[in-house]
Amino acid sequence: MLLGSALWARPQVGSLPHDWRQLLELLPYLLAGINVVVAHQFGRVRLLLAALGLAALYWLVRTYLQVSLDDATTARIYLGASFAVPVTAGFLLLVPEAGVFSRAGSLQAIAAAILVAMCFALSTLLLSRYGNANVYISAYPVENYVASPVATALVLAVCLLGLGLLLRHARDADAALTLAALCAHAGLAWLALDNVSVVTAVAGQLCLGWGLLRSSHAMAYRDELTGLLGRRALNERLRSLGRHYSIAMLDIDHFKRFNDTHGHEVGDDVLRFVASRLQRVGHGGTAYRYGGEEFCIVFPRRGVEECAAVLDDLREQIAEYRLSLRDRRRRPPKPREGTRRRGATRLRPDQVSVTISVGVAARSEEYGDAPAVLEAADAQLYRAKRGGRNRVAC
Ligand SMILES: Nc1nc2c(ncn2[C@@H]2O[C@H](COP(=O)(O)OP(=O)(O)OP(=O)(O)O)[C@@H](O)[C@H]2O)c(=O)[nH]1
Repeated sequence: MLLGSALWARPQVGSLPHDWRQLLELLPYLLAGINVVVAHQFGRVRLLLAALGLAALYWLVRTYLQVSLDDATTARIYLGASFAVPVTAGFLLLVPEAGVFSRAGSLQAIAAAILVAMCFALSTLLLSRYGNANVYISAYPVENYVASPVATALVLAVCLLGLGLLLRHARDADAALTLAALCAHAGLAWLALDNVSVVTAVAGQLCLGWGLLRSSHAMAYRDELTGLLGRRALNERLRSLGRHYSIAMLDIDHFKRFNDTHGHEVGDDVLRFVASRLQRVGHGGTAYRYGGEEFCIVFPRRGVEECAAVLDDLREQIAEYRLSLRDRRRRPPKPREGTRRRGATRLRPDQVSVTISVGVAARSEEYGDAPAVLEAADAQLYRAKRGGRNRVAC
């Protein structure tokens, strides 16, 4: 939407008063400055580098690329920049997030700078070998589109990579990086159009700013391990519930023993697995990680009986699910040893399973506010544990 709005608004920029236009031309630098400060604050080195890179590209376009691409130096800079955008975006999508002043963060910045230098060296090489004619091709079906086929293919590859990462991890920073790369490419590809560089630079910086806001929101409200909303989000939700609702408290049974037997990493996998099931609970329920191996689900406008039935299905699904151990080294060397550790179950040696206990309570005359309902659900959870675990109490 941002890129579309930017391209739609582009023709109107020319009719703005002179002072406004001048202000608009400075806006990408201002937004880049804000993004850099915020990215630094939240330790988001990938978005920080992207904001700096977009600002540098905007400066490059305005300083060197406002003349005909037939000129050899202009063509070299244009081709280098159009390679550098997808190459650095792809690199930033692939590397893990690191602190701004950390060793990994510094290495990422150096690697990104080397990649940019390589893109410009490659453009010089290609131009000296094949000449200017191959820098841009005007025979595209899209009007005024002048990016080279290689740059276009690279940007499409980055879009596919970004989409794949989004589907897999649903990280806002990946979406922001992909969209910012698309904005930067659009600015270069439609270079001949008036004011395209300023509107695409603003759109790109806004995409990065949006990504920063979303990821800082996730930092504050989401649990990193499971991706569920965390305690802070739950507390806010409890303050805004109506008059009719139920709350469930859930806990993985004997999780300490599970961790001790299979290790913390497998324990983390189990937490992620349980969380993914809770997230799909339906019936209007929202799942939260309460802390450790405890979860909470809030069901607005639902009574205890309905929630208990839903949660009993969920409990059964979790108990029946077999998690495969990915790391062969964690598997017991002898099947008999595996059976001893797991107890007499129908599990294969490379499989594990867990159960959960659940307590549910609803708002009532006895439990008049959310903290009281939560406490009542916790008491029911304790009852479920004492009753033998792997059950729902209400
Ligand atoms: N792997 C992993 N373990 C965690 C995490 N948070 C808490 N734990 C572990 O969860 C275990 C909780 O143990 P307990 O509170 O004794 O409960 P339990 O063993 O599940 O026993 P019951 O609740 O009575 O069935 C502890 O061993 C914690 O180390 C986490 O993020 N990852």
